[in-house]
Amino acid sequence: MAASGEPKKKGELRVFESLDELATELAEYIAQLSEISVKERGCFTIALSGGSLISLMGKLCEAPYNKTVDWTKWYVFWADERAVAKNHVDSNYKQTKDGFLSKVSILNSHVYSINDNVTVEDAAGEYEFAIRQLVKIRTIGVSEINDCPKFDLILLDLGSDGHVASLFPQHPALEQKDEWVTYITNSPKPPPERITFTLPVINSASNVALVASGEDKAMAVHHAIADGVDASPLPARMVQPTDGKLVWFIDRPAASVLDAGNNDSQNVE
Ligand SMILES: O=C(O)[C@H](O)[C@@H](O)[C@H](O)[C@H](O)COP(=O)(O)O
Repeated sequence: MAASGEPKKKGELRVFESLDELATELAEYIAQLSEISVKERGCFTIALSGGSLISLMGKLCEAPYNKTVDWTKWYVFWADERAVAKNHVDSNYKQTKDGFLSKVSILNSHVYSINDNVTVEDAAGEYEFAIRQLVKIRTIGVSEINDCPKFDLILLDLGSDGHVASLFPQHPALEQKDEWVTYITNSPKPPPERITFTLPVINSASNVALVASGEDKAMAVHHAIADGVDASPLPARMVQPTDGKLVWFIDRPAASVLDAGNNDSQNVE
């Protein structure tokens, strides 16, 4: 994690002229990572978020990916979830099921949704326990640096206040270093109760993709990426994979403040 004043590893920036182009490239990127992981490890572990992300993943349900991706090797998790019933309109699981899972042939037993029948605290504990079991048998890889789970891909969607997953600016959950999965009860974005991966888990992934679309994300993109910004507590800026690769998928409106500041918005490492 870059402290204030330290150079920030920006990751690779991919800026697209249209949302359609962004969605096409995102699908290609996910499909390629899936192929590599299945070849190397025999499976692909992916953690999703809520927001506009799932609709942007729609292209994966279409040709050629619906036929070429080895869906039976996918293991699906959530980097964050709202503590509501699974059939509630606010549920990230429901959104993912309706918009993605119901359209591809991922095995039900490989879909790790969050228990909606217990308190948010217990749900977070159970989710971490389930991940620990999968790390033990190496379905999920393990970071050699800190023993954290090493997901093949964590997909995050940027909030307009700079939050990622359910890690919000100035929230104590940002400081959580001991747990892999934590919970909050006072989310500034409704609903208030949520569970979320902690930063050490996000930063231990092999690949992290951060997606930002729309003009309302432009300032957050700027604060997350631009040089000379003293915004290190901004959650998105704290996404700095230690031994993995970060790629930003940004549409032109979301890149507008970055562009205006003359930051190089083309493939910056
Ligand atoms: O459960 C959630 O609320 C999400 O995981 C959250 O992190 C979301 O991805 C961002 O808030 C962006 O959401 P929008 O794309 O809807 O702005």
